[in-house]
Amino acid sequence: MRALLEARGLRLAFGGVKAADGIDLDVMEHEFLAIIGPNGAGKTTFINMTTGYLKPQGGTITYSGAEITGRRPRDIVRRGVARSFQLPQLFSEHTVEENAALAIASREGIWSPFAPLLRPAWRQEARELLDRFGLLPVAGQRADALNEGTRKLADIAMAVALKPRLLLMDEPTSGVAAAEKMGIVETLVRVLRDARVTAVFVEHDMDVVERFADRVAVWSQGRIAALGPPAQVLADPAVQRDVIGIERPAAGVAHA
Ligand SMILES: Nc1ncnc2c1ncn2[C@@H]1O[C@H](COP(=O)(O)OP(=O)(O)OP(=O)(O)O)[C@@H](O)[C@H]1O
Repeated sequence: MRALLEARGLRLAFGGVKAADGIDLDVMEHEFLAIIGPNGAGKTTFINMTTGYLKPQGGTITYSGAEITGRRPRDIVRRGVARSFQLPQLFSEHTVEENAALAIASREGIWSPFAPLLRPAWRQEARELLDRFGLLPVAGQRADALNEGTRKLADIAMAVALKPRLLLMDEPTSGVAAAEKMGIVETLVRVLRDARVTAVFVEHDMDVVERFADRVAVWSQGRIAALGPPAQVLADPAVQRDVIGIERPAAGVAHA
């Protein structure tokens, strides 16, 4: 089986900081791949390079058999690669439904803020999309009135409105209250699996990784330090020490 996304030898340095120092990664069609690693390891840089927001200084990115290295974000989106950001990118003064209609209109090449509001077909599609995410009850609320978990879900719904085949998500659960987190991820995973979307997501919560990722890639100083099924990778003593130890201190440890 051929990979949907193939990164080969990706390199990018900011001054003396090697944010990508030879990244080789295959993302297989329909898999859910989690990226974990300490702050500053280069996880967001990988997403930025893959979606055209940063140009690698070396290496290639191939998507669905075509090289996309250094192409513009809009061109990459058009090919079927969408992303969500660490901070949601919703239009705060618009309702959730208007945001969804705007995203659908942008997929159709229309950027006017008014056109989507006038086209019943896009409003209808927006409501159907929100329904899949369980967001119909907040369809009429302004985006800036949503709690963080709902805002994150709405933001990802906007990316799904673009009908991607590959979706990259930067920390979809960051800032989400612990009690809400699993419900949000369950909804998200159900929608993406139903739509047969391949997903890459940066995640700091190891419970989420363990439960929802098919494979996990461990980033460390611009390189991939480990790659494999969560049960294997998360049990690796080096990963536990260098990644999980920092992010999830062992519960119940007594301190003098
Ligand atoms: N546009 C930029 N200009 C300068 N330095 C940058 C830029 N983007 C990233 N860096 C640096 O590159 C390194 C990798 O950053 P990146 O954001 O990719 O890490 P990360 O693993 O996503 O971290 P975090 O978990 O904190 O989001 C960091 O040292 C960061 O400061």
